[in-house]
Amino acid sequence: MAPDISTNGTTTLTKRASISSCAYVTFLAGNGDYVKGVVGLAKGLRKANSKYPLVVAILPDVPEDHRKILLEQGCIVKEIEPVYPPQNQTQFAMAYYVINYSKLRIWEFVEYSKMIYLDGDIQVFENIDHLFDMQDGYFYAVKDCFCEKTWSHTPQYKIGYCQQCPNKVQWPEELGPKPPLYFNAGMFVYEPSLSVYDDLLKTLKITPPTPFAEQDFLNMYFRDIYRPIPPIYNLVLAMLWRHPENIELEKVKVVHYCAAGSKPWRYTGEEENMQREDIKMVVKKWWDIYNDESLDYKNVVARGPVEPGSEEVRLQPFLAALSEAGVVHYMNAPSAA
Ligand SMILES: O=c1ccn([C@@H]2O[C@H](COP(=O)(O)OP(=O)(O)O)[C@@H](O)[C@H]2O)c(=O)[nH]1
Ligand SMILES: OC[C@H]1O[C@H](O[C@@H]2[C@@H](O)[C@H](O)[C@@H](O)[C@H](O)[C@@H]2O)[C@H](O)[C@@H](O)[C@H]1O
Ligand SMILES: [Mn+2]
Repeated sequence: MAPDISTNGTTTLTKRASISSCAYVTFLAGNGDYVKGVVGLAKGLRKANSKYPLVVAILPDVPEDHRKILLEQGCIVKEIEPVYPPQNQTQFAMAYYVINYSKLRIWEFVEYSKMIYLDGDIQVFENIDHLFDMQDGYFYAVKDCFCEKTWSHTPQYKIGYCQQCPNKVQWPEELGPKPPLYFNAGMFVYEPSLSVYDDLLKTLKITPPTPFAEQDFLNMYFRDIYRPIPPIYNLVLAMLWRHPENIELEKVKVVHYCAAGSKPWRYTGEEENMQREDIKMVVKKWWDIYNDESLDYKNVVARGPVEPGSEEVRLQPFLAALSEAGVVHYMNAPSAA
């Protein structure tokens, strides 16, 4: 019998037909300001009434005070060991990308049957819990764009080809087969698995690093089961000026602040494109959530009884703690009566 953990005693959580537990997961490294991104993400998921907890995979170099902040925001903090690519002279697109291979540790979180990975520089403005219901056995993510100069090392950038507009510049046959669909690894839906985890690390050992580090590696590894999902689930900001015809900003649910100068907690407005009205709007939206104290976990829990339907939101941290303690995640099932 599921433990009755509601505070008012009226909600008895019943095990869902299939035992499966879901969670969002992000990654935090270092003692710098990305912790603000993760706090913003935790509060954004709460504001979007997500039913699932946020797990934060942290490297050992995340300081104690940052860990405390994450716990106080209702996150499940899990320390992981770094993962390094094989020694190589590769020039990463950004030098710090070398730490992003540590994201691969999240395949080891098999206490969860399905997870949605979100970069710390992502914000969820509308509920995306329904993505957990997509068919198992695939790797879901949003197609990236090859037009930013961070891609200048690639043949597609050099000829002006982009998968976002494949008919604008046709892929020339003399360059061989068209590149397979390529996703942005800032957001993806996946199923943790120890066998996949072991194979990922084994494969990494024999794979020379490339400029987009673990993103390139994940695209190579999952290319046969990758299924694209619409850009509303991971708006790579450069799409606003590279492919505006593919974006309806008012329908976007998830924003990925990956364009140079767009990290809200570092925003100065000085870099190229950062004075655009849409950029200023999404940066303000991020700050509105970050600064909203009513979204702090301590205030959500303290608020007491909430209207039916968002009960899960208030119970979530308790469910998360149960899940963390190995008790499977229970859902409010419709009453038999
Ligand atoms: O100093 C850092 C750099 C990166 N990250 C994490 O690694 C992810 C990927 O890096 P980033 O988002 O900066 O890459 P981009 O999407 O901008 O290329 C970040 O979102 C964070 O979750 C971090 O925790 N600390
Ligand atoms: O470590 C490699 C990184 O690769 C990706 O970065 C983005 C970013 O660099 C943009 O500036 C580019 O324009 C975009 O295409 C590129 O995908 C992921 O967002 C990030 O999570 C991480 O995997
Ligand atoms: Mn990112």
